[in-house]
Amino acid sequence: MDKELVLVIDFGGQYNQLIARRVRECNVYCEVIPNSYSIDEIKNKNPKGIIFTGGPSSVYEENAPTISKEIFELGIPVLGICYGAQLTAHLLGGSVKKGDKREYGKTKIHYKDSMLFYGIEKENICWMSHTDAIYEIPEGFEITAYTDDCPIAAMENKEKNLYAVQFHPEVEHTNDGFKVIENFLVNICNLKGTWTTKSFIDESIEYIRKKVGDKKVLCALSGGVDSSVAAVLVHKAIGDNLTCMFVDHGLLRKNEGDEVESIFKDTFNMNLIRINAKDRFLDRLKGVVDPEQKRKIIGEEFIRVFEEESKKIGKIDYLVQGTIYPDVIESGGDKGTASVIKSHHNVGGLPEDIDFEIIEPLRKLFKDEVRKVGLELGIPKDLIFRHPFPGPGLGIRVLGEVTDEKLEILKEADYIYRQELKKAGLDKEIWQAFAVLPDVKTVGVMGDERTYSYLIGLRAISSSDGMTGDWYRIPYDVLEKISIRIVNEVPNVNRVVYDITSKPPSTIEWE
Ligand SMILES: Nc1ncnc2c1ncn2[C@@H]1O[C@H](COP(=O)(O)OP(=O)(O)OP(=O)(O)O)[C@@H](O)[C@H]1O
Ligand SMILES: O=c1[nH]c(=O)c2[nH+]cn([C@@H]3O[C@H](COP(=O)(O)O)[C@@H](O)[C@H]3O)c2[nH]1
Ligand SMILES: NC(=O)CC[C@H](N)C(=O)O
Ligand SMILES: [Mg+2]
Repeated sequence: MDKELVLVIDFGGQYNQLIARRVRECNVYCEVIPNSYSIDEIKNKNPKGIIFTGGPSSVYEENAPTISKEIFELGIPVLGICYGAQLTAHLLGGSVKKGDKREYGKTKIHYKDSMLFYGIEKENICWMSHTDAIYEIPEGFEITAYTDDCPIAAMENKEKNLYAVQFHPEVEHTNDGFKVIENFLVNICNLKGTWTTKSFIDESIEYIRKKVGDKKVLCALSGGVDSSVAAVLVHKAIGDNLTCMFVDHGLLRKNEGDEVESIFKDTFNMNLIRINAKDRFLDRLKGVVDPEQKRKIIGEEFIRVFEEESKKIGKIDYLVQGTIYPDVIESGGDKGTASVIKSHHNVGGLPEDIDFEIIEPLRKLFKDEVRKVGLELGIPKDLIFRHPFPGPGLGIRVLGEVTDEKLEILKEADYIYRQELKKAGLDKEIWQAFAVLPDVKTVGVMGDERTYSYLIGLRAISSSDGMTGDWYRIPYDVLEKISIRIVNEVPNVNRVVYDITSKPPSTIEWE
């Protein structure tokens, strides 16, 4: 099938994922790939358009990320953004130097006639973030936009379909920025935008049927959004050849094991096996304090449980996981070039020797896209809009060594916290909320007596995809109620703190 694909080539920019999202919002499928891909690898993917991202380097420095000049000769339209624009100029014989003035933030811009700026006000506002600038354009190009401090804010070679913008069309602060991207896709790449939730579902079902045939498949089911959507999708494709396995590793929230089991049995008509494996997980975590090591142990133990338990139900060839795009990106990306933020248990935390071939139908989707697929598949809203819960569970929310005692404390505190958010009607507005138990004790006074007990950290995040996020402003009176209840009701806790850092620079989970 001649699928419409756009490749976003990563030069290390902060907004790369945003570019990908904007393209997908135009119903065009796109993937972010590292700049280390060879021209042949790129050609093999048969993209209909290419976008170069921004990046922190300067093109004239030694070892600055680059790409072969051949990319401009493939006959595929290219849009360079910021660093990507400068790289286009640099590679094709223009010049790039450090600018006299850096431009940062909202900037007035003047657009000239161009297919890229079709239907957009000429006098406009864009968002800039650069120190370097294009000083001379390459042969065959013309200047198509300027600002007070940047005479070459956009350039193009119409004949060769090469376009470059110094500003960032992908961020909301650029008025009509999304329109610039749409113009590139529609007017320049001639794309129709046929990638929809429905087409994704149809293609996935076809792919899974073809791949699996009549072999047996196991689905790692957590009861969370991603694996539930993955399970329903695979079930649609292969029916009862699918068995779902839910592992209770003892690191679940209060009552969660029973809840997942009953929701799943009541809602779906699928085979479900629950495995209680608390002891083996806690045994392996004994004495382990390093977060990455904890993640890897949990990731491996999951697989070992699946291997052992699946033998009891016959020969299983495939394992379905609800891995999504951010899991892959944060674990270092598909080619391992991005930096490893943390090893998600289901990606970077996987052992190397696995008895199954892994199928991950949602591997390229962002969370909000997964939710749309879930709704289209008819999964109840309550499940689709559940807060995400990481596979390693409380194992990475009890900071440092995981013990039974600490797990019990955290479960109670987390339960109270989420209960109060629900009562205040905030749970649906917040993207994800949870408590953590740092490995710290502090001094307090209760009933006139000194205490030396644990503290609880509270986290609440607003986000759309978990890639970035801001801390949610919970009203003080709600926080107060939560704090009083936790300290009064949870033994061995004498202090509650609220996490007021966004992502970045923090991550959502503390480990
Ligand atoms: N307790 C579990 N039992 C079986 N599989 C699990 C368990 N926890 C996680 N997994 C597997 O790991 C994958 C990744 O977990 P993750 O928490 O990111 O997704 P999810 O639980 O499906 O959705 P959500 O992000 O909404 O919690 C899951 O999709 C699932 O395949
Ligand atoms: O299944 C998962 N396995 C993991 O190992 C894992 N680590 C983080 N998360 C979840 O991913 C989102 C982003 O989290 P971070 O900002 O902490 O990386 C948040 O929603 C986190 O809860 C995980 N999910
Ligand atoms: N945001 C960017 O892509 C910056 C590109 C380049 N490093 C500059 O400062 O101009
Ligand atoms: Mg989960």
